[in-house]
Amino acid sequence: MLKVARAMQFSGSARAADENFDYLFKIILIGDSNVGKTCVVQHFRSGVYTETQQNTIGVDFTVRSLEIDGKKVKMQVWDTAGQERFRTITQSYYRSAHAAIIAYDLTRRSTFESVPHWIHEIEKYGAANLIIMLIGNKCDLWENRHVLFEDACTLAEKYGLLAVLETSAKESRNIDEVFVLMARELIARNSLQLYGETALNNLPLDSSPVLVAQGPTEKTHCTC
Ligand SMILES: Nc1nc2c(ncn2[C@@H]2O[C@H](COP(=O)(O)OP(=O)(O)OP(=O)(O)O)[C@@H](O)[C@H]2O)c(=O)[nH]1
Ligand SMILES: [Mg+2]
Repeated sequence: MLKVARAMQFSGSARAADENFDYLFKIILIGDSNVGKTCVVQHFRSGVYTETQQNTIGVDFTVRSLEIDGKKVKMQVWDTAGQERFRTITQSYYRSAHAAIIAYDLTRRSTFESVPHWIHEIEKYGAANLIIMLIGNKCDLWENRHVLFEDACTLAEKYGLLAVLETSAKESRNIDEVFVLMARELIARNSLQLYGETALNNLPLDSSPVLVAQGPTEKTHCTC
């Protein structure tokens, strides 16, 4: 049953809490400071938006279970600090992630222009062929938009990203969709991988699953 757990690292307490699932995926959330990463994760976990946030220090950890096609999928989300001074800490978390979500603030062009830098970080510090999704947060502020959705799609195509979604933690737009889409893609790739448990059983405990299948690269459009 525990298809991915064998290939992931746990702290002792996380292991105890995560006994009951079919899949466990670790997602790293990165992007410039103040784009809303923590608000997105908090909304995903609790459905609540909290206006005032402290800047994240280092990395925060959240877990939520999803039910997808009758399977229990645990999503471990690592919410990283966007501030430059924490970069060496956050870089150490890329290695064991199964997928990455890069967030930008669609009202601040500079945060979108940083996206290639974040992709480069993933290429440098993450596992090969990590699934990457792009989210343009704060789409409730559409009147102050400085990044066109079309520009984000062009960038996503250029770098072979899974999808682009525009989100709003404040107005509950597309938050669950981001994680469900990512979970479905990870399940699809794992189902195609290495013909089942045998190969997974042979992986060392601290390595990430090897995802050998190329998945679809459909784009999901914002409903904003
Ligand atoms: N209008 C609007 N504001 C948002 C949204 N999401 C986050 N914010 C605001 O953006 C600011 C930054 O949010 P955080 O979630 O702390 O940003 P972060 O990306 O985690 O920042 P770091 O932890 O420094 O990397 C806060 O004032 C939030 O209230 C959103 O969807 N819409
Ligand atoms: Mg944060």
